[in-house]
Amino acid sequence: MAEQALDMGEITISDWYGHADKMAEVRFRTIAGRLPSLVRQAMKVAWRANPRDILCAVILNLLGGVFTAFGLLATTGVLTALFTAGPTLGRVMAALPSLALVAAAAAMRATLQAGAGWAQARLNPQISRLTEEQLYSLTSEVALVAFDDPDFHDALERATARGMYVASTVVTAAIDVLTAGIGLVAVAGVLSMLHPALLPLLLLAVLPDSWAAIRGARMRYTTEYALIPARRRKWIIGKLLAERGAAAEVRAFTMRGFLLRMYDAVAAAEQDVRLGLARRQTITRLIGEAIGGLGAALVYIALGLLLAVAAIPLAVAGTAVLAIKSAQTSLANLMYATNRLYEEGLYFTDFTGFLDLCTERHRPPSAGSATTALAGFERIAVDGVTFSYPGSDTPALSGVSLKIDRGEVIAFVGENGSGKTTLAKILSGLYQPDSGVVLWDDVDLADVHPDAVRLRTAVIAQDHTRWPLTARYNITMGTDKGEPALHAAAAIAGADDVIADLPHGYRTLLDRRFKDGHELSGGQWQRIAVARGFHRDADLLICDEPTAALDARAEHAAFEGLRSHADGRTVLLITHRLASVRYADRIYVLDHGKIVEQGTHEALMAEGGLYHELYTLQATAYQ
Ligand SMILES: Nc1ncnc2c1ncn2[C@@H]1O[C@H](COP(=O)(O)OP(=O)(O)OP(=O)(O)O)[C@@H](O)[C@H]1O
Repeated sequence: MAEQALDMGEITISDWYGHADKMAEVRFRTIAGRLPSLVRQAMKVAWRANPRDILCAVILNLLGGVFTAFGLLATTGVLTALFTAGPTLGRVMAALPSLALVAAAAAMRATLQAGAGWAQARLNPQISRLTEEQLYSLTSEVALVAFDDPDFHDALERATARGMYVASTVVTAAIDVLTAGIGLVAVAGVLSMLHPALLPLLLLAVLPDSWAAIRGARMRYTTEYALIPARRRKWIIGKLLAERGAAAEVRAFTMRGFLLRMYDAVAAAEQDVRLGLARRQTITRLIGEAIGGLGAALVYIALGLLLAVAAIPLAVAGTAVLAIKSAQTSLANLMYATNRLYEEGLYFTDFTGFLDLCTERHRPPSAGSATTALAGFERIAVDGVTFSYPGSDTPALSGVSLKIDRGEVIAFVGENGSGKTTLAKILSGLYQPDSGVVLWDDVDLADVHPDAVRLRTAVIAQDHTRWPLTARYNITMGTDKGEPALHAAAAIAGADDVIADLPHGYRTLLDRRFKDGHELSGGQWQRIAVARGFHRDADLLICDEPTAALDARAEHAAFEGLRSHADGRTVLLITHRLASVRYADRIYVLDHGKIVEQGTHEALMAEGGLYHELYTLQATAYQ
């Protein structure tokens, strides 16, 4: 059978290179220009994590640099004493004081560097904790609509895949840049005291290497950046192949071969891109090292010439060789650390960029304000609400207006995709409308913290989460209103029967992936979700298809529960089972994002419109 071409949706190889071209425009000057800001950012993070440790690391490294210079100068003393005329013993004795200074400087430097290393090592876990918590605090706060935005997912992937974890590496690299820079300044000072011509030659020896290193880093980053959509796709397919949720359908629909082929198509393309990267990096490194070797030869030829024309004495030339070695090490360290700082810094800016994206673009409008309590309502009024999902041309809701009075049972009905769930999410403060207002009495919800609305609203969602927690937490959601409230909510929803059959009752963990974990059926999960809605003290209870998975008896009980235990709560019911909405105080019929009919069951039946048509269709099915 001919292999069918794979439709990979939005993923094409040229997409990957599209990003690469953009990123390849980054020049060396850009990198050098960004370093100060990167060092500043790293220091800020470190300071927030622990000011004492970062101060220790910087100061001890600074002092280490001072002792490097001191040691080199003392070395000149040793060499001068050794190279003077006279008996060997006398020369050695004369060199001893300088030698003692060299030893003392080396010991001091080693001690200071060990202290600095300790401070740096202490910083790492503190920074990791700080950044991880900062990220998750924001991802759980951003407007829900962000999760419908592919750009947000890309940025989130970049931030979590690597960005979040490099913060401590960036700080270490920034400290290393400072340390190597200080060491270099110390040695360069000594070197220029010996002869001014040595310094530029030294740069010549090391700069080509660093050019290669920085270019290589940039290549790696651009490639990684470009591969993100593909990696995400691979990750998603990988999850389908390896996770419990899809395991049954993967087998039932014999999808294994298809999914593996799809995985392989992405993985093979990714592999090609990476192999190309490895080749280009090797070539760049080779060129850098070849030019660097030439530079090093020039340095030593120049030193030989200076000696030959007696421009410097032998002792100074000896110190110069040591100083050049030391400077070379420092410069190499500086380049390495700069390179790391730049490369990891790019990932780190992914992280900081994501934090900015969260706070600037996706922060709910009133998120900064304090969560002032929102009193209940006598009437909710929705006026001219329009809403589109990110990247969608057709609005999911357009010009929707309605009212809900306290204590009413309101129903939204309409065909699939007509906008019922979207409207419910706007009413519960999960989405903010693009235009139009939602008023709780006189309070515009746009002016209050979204949490204030959510605290007064309970949602039994159509796609409720099966929390991998105990049965108790699946109902209380971490709140503690006492046993009677828990049992009452479970009883209304019929979840008490489900829980009574569990091996550890309310303490049973509802996740089969863990030892002693237990799985529920779809309908049993739904009863738990209904109980969760009842358990919350809410003025507005939104039930989005609360009974879709319930058996007839449980459905009847749930609606009875809804009616008799509403306790003054306002209930918003979304359901396709029209028999259940007959008793609603008012029914809104949605079609293509608009309210097309409204009224009681009797009024709508008399109207003979869409509701009448849908109801009659269902009713005839039972005749
Ligand atoms: N997360 C989303 N991102 C983009 N578009 C969405 C999203 N969720 C829903 N839509 C679109 O918005 C429109 C309204 O969807 P909504 O879920 O509100 O309909 P619904 O009336 O609740 O449908 P159903 O009866 O199937 O539950 C649909 O056209 C749907 O394709």
